[in-house]
Amino acid sequence: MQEVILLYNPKAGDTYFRFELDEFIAVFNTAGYDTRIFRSRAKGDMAAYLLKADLSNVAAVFVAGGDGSINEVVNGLMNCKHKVPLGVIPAGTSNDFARSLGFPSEYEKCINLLANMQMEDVDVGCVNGRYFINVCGAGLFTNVSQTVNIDLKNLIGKMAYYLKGAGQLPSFRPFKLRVEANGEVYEDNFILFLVLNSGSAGGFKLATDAALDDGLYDFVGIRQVSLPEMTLLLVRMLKGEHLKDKSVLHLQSNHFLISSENIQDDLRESDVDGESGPLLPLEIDVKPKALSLIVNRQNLIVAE
Ligand SMILES: Nc1ncnc2c1ncn2[C@@H]1O[C@H](COP(=O)(O)OP(=O)(O)OP(=O)(O)O)[C@@H](O)[C@H]1O
Repeated sequence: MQEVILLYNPKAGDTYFRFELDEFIAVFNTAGYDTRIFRSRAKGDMAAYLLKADLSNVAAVFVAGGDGSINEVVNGLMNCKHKVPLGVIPAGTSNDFARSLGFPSEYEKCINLLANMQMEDVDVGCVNGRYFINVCGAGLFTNVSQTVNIDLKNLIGKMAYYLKGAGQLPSFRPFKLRVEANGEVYEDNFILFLVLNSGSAGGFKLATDAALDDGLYDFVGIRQVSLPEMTLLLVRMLKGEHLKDKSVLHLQSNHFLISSENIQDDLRESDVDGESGPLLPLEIDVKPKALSLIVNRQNLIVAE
């Protein structure tokens, strides 16, 4: 019998996924697989487990957690010699990436859809040598998920992110950014930027025409704007029309060089899939279709 591996982060989201382990084993057993389970004890455990595990008889690896856990497992899998497909169960707080795949948040439905084992090859980003699957960015609000207290997040969920984000506003200063992509150089004052695969971050669909398998990532940068301009931008964002706004720089490329001379020290560290990432300057490459992902084909956003 082939095996599947289930890695779960017991501290992710509301921590309730642990009550679904029996359901997962039963569904995959019916589908013809034995399940190997790994419970992480600390950050880094899941990637370390994958690097040591025998994956020769493994049909797929599943991770139950949020974007940070997915990032860890993507890095583990990208560094393994066996190419094994990945499935994600949205058991985190924000679940930006899992939601972009169209899986339902009810665990039972999600597990049953995953057991269909429908697969697509998707792009993976690499920033200064570290892989990311959904988003890399810096500036206002971008490091909120990594700096929030884990117990507060477990207790009040996404509200903890909003509170932390509001706390950044008083001391925030816009910064000059230099972006090189597609042979062009762009320089201006920004408040934040994100480089996206699925197009979604923080619960917003920011890059409306992004696809997971087009070999391109979307750069979305928000320029320094006045408060009234910001209000207009938020309205356009809710309507999905913000990419045409003059306060937004939108680029698509497979390679970006991003630097800033005057970004404040506490924002110089990038955020990578909700975790702390490398310091600016950043060199971002897209590895086209480098990972096989288990998808819900009806809801998947892929290139035409
Ligand atoms: N057993 C553990 N105890 C504490 N932290 C862990 C454990 N296992 C993994 N981690 C780390 O917990 C952090 C947060 O996990 P994760 O991002 O999966 O959940 P989340 O923050 O609730 O969800 P989201 O990122 O979608 O908002 C990650 O850095 C992950 O590596």
